[in-house]
Amino acid sequence: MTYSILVVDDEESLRYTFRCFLEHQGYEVAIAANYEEALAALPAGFDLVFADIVLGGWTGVDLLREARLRGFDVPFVMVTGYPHIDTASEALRLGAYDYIPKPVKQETIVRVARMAIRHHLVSKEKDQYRSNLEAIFRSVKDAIVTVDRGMRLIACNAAATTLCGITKDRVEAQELFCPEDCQHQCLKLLEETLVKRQPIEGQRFVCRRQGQPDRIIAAATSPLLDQLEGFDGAVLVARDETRLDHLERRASGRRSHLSLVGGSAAMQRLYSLLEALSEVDTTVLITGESGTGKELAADALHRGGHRADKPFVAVNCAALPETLLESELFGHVKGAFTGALRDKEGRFQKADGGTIFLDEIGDISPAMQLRLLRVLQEKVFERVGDATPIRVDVRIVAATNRDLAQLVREGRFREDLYYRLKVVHLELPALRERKEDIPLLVEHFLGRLTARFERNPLTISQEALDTLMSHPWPGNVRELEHVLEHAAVICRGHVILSDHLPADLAPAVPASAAPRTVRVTDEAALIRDALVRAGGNKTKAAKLLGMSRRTIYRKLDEHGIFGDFK
Ligand SMILES: Nc1ncnc2c1ncn2[C@@H]1O[C@H](COP(=O)(O)OP(=O)(O)OP(=O)(O)O)[C@@H](O)[C@H]1O
Repeated sequence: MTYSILVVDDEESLRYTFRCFLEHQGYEVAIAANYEEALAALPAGFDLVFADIVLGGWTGVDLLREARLRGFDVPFVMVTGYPHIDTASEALRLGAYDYIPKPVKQETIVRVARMAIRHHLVSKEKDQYRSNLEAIFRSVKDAIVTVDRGMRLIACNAAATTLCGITKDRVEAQELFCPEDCQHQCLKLLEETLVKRQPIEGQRFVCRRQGQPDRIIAAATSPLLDQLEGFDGAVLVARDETRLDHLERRASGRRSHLSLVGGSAAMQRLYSLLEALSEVDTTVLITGESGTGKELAADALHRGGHRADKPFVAVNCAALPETLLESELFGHVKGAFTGALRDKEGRFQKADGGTIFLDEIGDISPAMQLRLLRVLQEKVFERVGDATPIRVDVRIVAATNRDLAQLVREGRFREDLYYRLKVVHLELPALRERKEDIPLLVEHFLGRLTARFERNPLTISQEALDTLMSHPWPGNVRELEHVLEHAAVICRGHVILSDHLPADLAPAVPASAAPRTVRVTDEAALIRDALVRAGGNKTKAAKLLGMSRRTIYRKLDEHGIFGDFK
């Protein structure tokens, strides 16, 4: 390939010398006698410019500056006499490749021309390579974050902003990579890589960032190597595998659905129903004992459907007195009552476009029942102290641990509202009815506790697990969660033992000692106890046990429990 060179000099003899030496080496040479001619020639495109520092009223540095301003990316070599050596070094600062002193020598001209052209080609190639890399960095869907040896952010791509919430200004400020609101798994991987200077291959974990849905993340880290200094930091590549995880679990009998954990048949049925109901706007009534996960189920309905990116607003209807509940739900205008100092938006308005979860619906007053009925029928309400109707698009999910049908029979709950609410009814199973889920729930909660207390992974001994398996769990999953938290606080090592469990949990009989007998005996004892507490009334006992009437009759039969029970 032939390279072309522009020689700019106001001395004809020098122009001639350059031309001879360079043409002899196979370069194409163009000549300019002054600043203006040089500027006029530049658009033809050259691989190198030799410019004299002194060019009539102008200088070679002026030419370089103007060439850069006009966007000509061509290397410059300045030619200078001794008195102008300072100007030459200024030219270097402006980006000139080199300068050669007068009188010029053939071998210097030829050597500098060859090196300047080669250097320019290599750096262009590097720029191209870098911009390709940057384009890839920007466009990949995986989050990429680099940190220096002190864990300060060096760079991140757009996907990292979305996935990890790392903003550009944090990178510019070289902040520490410390996502306070997630559970630090990424942080740990990076720290390990910085310490061991070894890559860590794909780890999967749940990422919990405040105000964000939980995500399943697959992450890997590698040391960053700098050619000059060697080890220079670490890079994290993280991928959102929530959907993949979801599909995998679905294909293999699911162990969880969004925040709900459990692989039992009852939970599989629940997951399928939740998925089917997520896509429609039907009002859903969720019942089940306290702590069975009614709020999590409502949340799953919301997050699994098209309203997921809109608000999910939960209201505990039993927590507020009637007047406050009314203004909380529907809002009020300034002066509507003493203390109403300004207008207030109600929860229904806050939930517009999303879902409102009305917990403990069985506890609301008759007046509130009537108002709610109207919202359900017409999707319209008025703020307290204002007659203007407000229309909202809100999906209503209600929950109760009370027997609403019984309340209707007793005249304490409006029948029309009951039927409006229970367009679809989801009954959450009590934990004692799905004890096979206990090991999975234990694993889930221990994982969360490990992350929360930032300690090494906790496990549980078989004996302690047996104890948990034989407990009747009147407080359901919430009780199990609290028991494990208690145990995690007391346990100093990595393994939770029976001794770490609260004293009021039933002592276990080792699983190896005829587990069937253990389970059956436990259940029979439980039923007898409930019957005694219910004064022999089977319906009441069934209620105490969280069983249906049909179930208790079947179980009485199975265990051969007869006697003076109604
Ligand atoms: N299937 C589950 N998987 C994981 N955690 C669960 C599950 N069910 C319940 N929990 C946990 O148990 C606790 C109680 O759950 P939640 O508040 O949803 O129950 P609830 O039925 O609405 O209770 P309440 O009737 O007392 O309001 C929460 O901390 C929740 O995270």
